[in-house]
Amino acid sequence: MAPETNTATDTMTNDPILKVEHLSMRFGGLMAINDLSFEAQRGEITALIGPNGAGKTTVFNCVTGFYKPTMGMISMRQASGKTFLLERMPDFEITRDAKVARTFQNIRLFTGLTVLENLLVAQHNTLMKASGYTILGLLGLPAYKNASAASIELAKHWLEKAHLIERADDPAGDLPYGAQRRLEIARAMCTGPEFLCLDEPAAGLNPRESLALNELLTGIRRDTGTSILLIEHDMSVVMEISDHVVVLEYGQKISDGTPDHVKNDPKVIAAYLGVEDEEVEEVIEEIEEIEEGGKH
Ligand SMILES: Nc1ncnc2c1ncn2[C@@H]1O[C@H](COP(=O)(O)OP(=O)(O)OP(=O)(O)O)[C@@H](O)[C@H]1O
Repeated sequence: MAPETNTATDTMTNDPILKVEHLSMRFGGLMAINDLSFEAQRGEITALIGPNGAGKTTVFNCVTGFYKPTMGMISMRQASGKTFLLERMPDFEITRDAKVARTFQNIRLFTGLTVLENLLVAQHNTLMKASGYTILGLLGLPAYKNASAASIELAKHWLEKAHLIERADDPAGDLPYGAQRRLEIARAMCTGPEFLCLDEPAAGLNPRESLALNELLTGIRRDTGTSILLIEHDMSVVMEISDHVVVLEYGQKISDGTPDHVKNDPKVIAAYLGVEDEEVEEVIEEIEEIEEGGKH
């Protein structure tokens, strides 16, 4: 049985794994993120939503070290208490030391490698460390053999969780789209992350694939306690699995709370409908009238 990454935590306690404080990101004349603050709690699924161009990917890129913010602080506190100031770290250190794993909007698998090989490549660092970085180590050290066996066990564990074990020896590029998305998440889990960042994991999935994704993510939360931050357009995924939702519009936070809270927040409805706040009630009444009319 492969080791679980973290201990599940009580989601009722105030124990943020990520704190974003007064984050701003400017691209030339454009303020893509403007004085944004929010927290993601340990062991929870936090969703970042908002209309196109609201700044979601930019926040993600700041958290994962792909962009250096113009201003602000992004701190991550591991379960051990060790704290990292992510805005000061290069992306590879954020992955390696802070244990933040991410997936991208566009799937980035090694399509020519098998499904299993994709998960073994993800554990390359652990294996190389065990080899002592020598050819002799690769060939003979017991530490390497043990690490190699453990890597295969961990890969098999996540293939089972992602319902991909039957496809282990197939090229990753042959998998259907939804299965490739789950493979990316399984690969990220093989690195033993404390914080998993998913960029639109449900993009392009059919309803059956979305359901399989929901099951995989809620299983990760339940069984490993890994905290998850996701950007998502698919509201059925966001509302179904998130504990906490942060809504952005034009680089600023307009709502923050439970899925039920943000779903009924007039500011959020206005942002998605593209109307002014004060017009929301009017528009909702119009929609209700149209729906009523449709029933007769
Ligand atoms: N590297 C960049 N250079 C210049 N402008 C950028 C850059 N990255 C993002 N932007 C701009 O910043 C704003 C926020 O973009 P971002 O991609 O973060 O939004 P988003 O909410 O993720 O949008 P979508 O839902 O369409 O993916 C947009 O106006 C975008 O054009």
